[in-house]
Amino acid sequence: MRPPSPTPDTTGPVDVGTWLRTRTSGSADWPAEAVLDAKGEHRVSVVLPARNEEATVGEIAGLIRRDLQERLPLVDELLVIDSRSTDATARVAAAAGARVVHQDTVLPELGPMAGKGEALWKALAVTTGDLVVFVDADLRNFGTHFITGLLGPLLADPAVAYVKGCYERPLAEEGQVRPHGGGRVTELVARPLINLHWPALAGFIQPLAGEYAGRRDALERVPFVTGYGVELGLLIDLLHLVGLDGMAQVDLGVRVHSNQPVDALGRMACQIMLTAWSRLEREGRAVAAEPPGERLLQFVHLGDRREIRISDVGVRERPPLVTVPGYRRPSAGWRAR
Ligand SMILES: O=c1ccn([C@@H]2O[C@H](COP(=O)(O)OP(=O)(O)O[C@H]3O[C@H](CO)[C@@H](O)[C@H](O)[C@H]3O)[C@@H](O)[C@H]2O)c(=O)[nH]1
Ligand SMILES: O=C(O)[C@H](O)COP(=O)(O)O
Repeated sequence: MRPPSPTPDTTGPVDVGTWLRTRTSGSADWPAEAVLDAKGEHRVSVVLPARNEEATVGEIAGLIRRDLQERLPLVDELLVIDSRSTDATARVAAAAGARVVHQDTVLPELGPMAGKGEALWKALAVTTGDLVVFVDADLRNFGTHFITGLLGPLLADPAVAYVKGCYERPLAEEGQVRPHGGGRVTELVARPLINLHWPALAGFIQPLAGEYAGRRDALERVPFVTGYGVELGLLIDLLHLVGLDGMAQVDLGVRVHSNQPVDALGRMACQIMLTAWSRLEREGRAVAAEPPGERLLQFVHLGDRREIRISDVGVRERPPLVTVPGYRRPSAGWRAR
């Protein structure tokens, strides 16, 4: 996709319009063979975080293995990080050719934490690529253009350190699929927060996208929020580390995933708001008279009954991996100079 046309007047404190024009591309701009030609000495790791994704993880891992490992030697390492699955995720992923690592077995001396961000941080610790691609394991329409599209800008321009996917998002509700309307937390929570507090990031069409790629050199230098705040935390912290021009986005077409019920999205929204709050405090832009709460009381409909549910929505954080004594940085021998 090209930037929206006409490009809106985004001048203001930050010229998002220029960034949109110069740092947005589409997966069709990055054909697999051209991406392979540009790969050179780089080493590519693909990570699929998975908690109970037996229905989809096998097909995604199998396609990567067949098209980007056996047919084209683009992906050097394919890891499924098992995030405490209770179904057959690990077995299905291994059968499809992925290496499977359980998140709690990595750096066990630090003690376990829960959530998606924890899974990603542990995956970064056990992979070896200098370029790391993350893709959600619940995608129902995965294609290998997700991987090649995300790698394209990193391989084309050494100034780019982080690439985020964007796409159209259908929404499946009560058996009906609408072509747009997905990304409810994105539109109601994440993008408003970003626009209010980090307007430089307002050009990211899908700031919560689970599909992104980065240079290890950058990813290992930022903290990871353990739960669903991980994507917002990475975007803000990488903005400080590499600047807006060090970030890009690629249109990957359409993305279909399993839409969670709205009560689950409410819990996700709390984690994202707490992540935003933690960054505002760290940046010295907000001071809490008392820390925000970490409990969410919800009214959940069960048939004709309404039940109260209280959830812990607190977020924790892992430090930048480079600061962790047990982290063994992959050898620099294979790295592109
Ligand atoms: O504790 C967990 C929870 C989820 N996942 C995996 O993470 C991916 C995304 O999780 P999901 O629950 O499907 O999140 P979404 O509802 O899709 O949430 C969107 O918004 C989140 C908040 O930013 C992002 O983390 C997601 O990638 C993004 O798709 C899936 O492969 C999950 O199996 C884990 O590995 N561990
Ligand atoms: O990114 C989001 O906003 C959440 O994953 C919710 O997405 P959905 O509305 O498409 O289920």
